[in-house]
Amino acid sequence: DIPVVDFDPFSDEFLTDPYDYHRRMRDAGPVVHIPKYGILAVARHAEVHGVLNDWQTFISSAGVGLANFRTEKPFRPPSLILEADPPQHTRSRTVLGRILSPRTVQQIRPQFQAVAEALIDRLVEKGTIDGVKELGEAYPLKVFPDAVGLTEDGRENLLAYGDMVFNAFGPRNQLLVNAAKRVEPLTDWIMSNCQRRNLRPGGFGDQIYQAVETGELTETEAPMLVRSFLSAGVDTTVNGIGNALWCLANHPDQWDKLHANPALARQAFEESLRFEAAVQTFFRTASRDCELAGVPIRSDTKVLTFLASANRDPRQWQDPDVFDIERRATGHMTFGSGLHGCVGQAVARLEGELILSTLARRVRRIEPLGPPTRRLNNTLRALASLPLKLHAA
Ligand code: HEM
Ligand SMILES: CC(C)Cc1ccc(C(=O)O)cc1
Repeated sequence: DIPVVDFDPFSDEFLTDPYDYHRRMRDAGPVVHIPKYGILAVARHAEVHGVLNDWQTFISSAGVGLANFRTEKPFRPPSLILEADPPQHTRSRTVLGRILSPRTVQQIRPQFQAVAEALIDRLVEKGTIDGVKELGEAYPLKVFPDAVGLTEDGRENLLAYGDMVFNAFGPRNQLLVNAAKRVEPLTDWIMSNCQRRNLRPGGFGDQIYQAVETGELTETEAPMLVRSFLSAGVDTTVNGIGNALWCLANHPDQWDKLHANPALARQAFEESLRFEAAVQTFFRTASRDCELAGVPIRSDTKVLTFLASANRDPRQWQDPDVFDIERRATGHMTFGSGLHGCVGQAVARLEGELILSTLARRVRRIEPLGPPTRRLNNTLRALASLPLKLHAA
């Protein structure tokens, strides 16, 4: 019957260095049982892809975390897109998909580029920096809330809020308890910044309210979807960029390739998303008794998908544990896949590409100045600090 794995995927030990645990799960079988939480898990690319692309069997409306919304109160009112199935999901997705479209990305590119150049010019001048605080966090915290239409003050609240949102997909362990305590005094700030009167006319947030005028959304749905932007749009790219810097600092030969050809920036960002996935896991819930890879699954079972493990599955990738910016990394699971695949991925890719291409042109070498410190999170792979020396080109 189903192979059992006896470790805790939300323990500090696992979160600090997950890769050998991933390999053990992949080798144990296509579906494994984690008795610690009474869940099933998939760690191979084929099954992760399969679960995420069968949204009728493996649903999102019971929550995409460990908590089953059918049997327990959600941590916060459920998202109308992430924690929804069709038809509710379809309306939300149509509106957000239009706002975050490739055409929109072309419109915001010059502004995102200008911010990247001004920021990196200052950091090259400075020389010694913290790649997380001064680049990985600073850049998304400037460009994305600007695009959404948020006021300048209090934006650092989005980091604490994101940390809580991503911890809340895991169990109520110490990581979630601490994050929830930090966020308690910020919830009013978050919700008031989802109101139309506090959003710049024409920004991404205001565009959600414009969909109320066209009858696609109701008055009450609009602020909830702005909340989705604030939840998903910052802490994800913060770690996408932070992890990319870490990969390139640790692989100077790959940095040299990028410095010699900044046009590789987009591909280098994609490979870092595969190799060091900012979003490591999340759940689905079986909507009925079903089977996956020949394994029987009872209705209401929580299935944990290990995106970061699928990204290093030797059944899918050649030399998966090699960081190679010339690899075509399409097919990685870091943006998910299928119906709920990341609706913000074009914006995320733009941010990553602009940071890496601007660095590639202005910096000859990124030198690690000592070990990074990790920010443990139930869902995110995140650094708390990354001391670097930027050597000007
Ligand atoms: C490196 C950056 C990012 C990563 C790794 C990432 C990852 C993901 C993943 C894995 C999903 C699928 C969740 C699921 O299937 O349950 C997702 C969905 C989503 N992402 Fe992203 N994301 C990133 C950036 C963004 C940005 C910048 C936004 C902008 C608002 C965003 C907004 C969303 C939303 C609203 C969803 C829900 C889509 C749906 O359920 O249909 N994400 N993201
Ligand atoms: C990786 C995903 C789980 C990121 C994410 C978080 C939150 C929302 C929301 O709608 O609140 C949407 C997407």
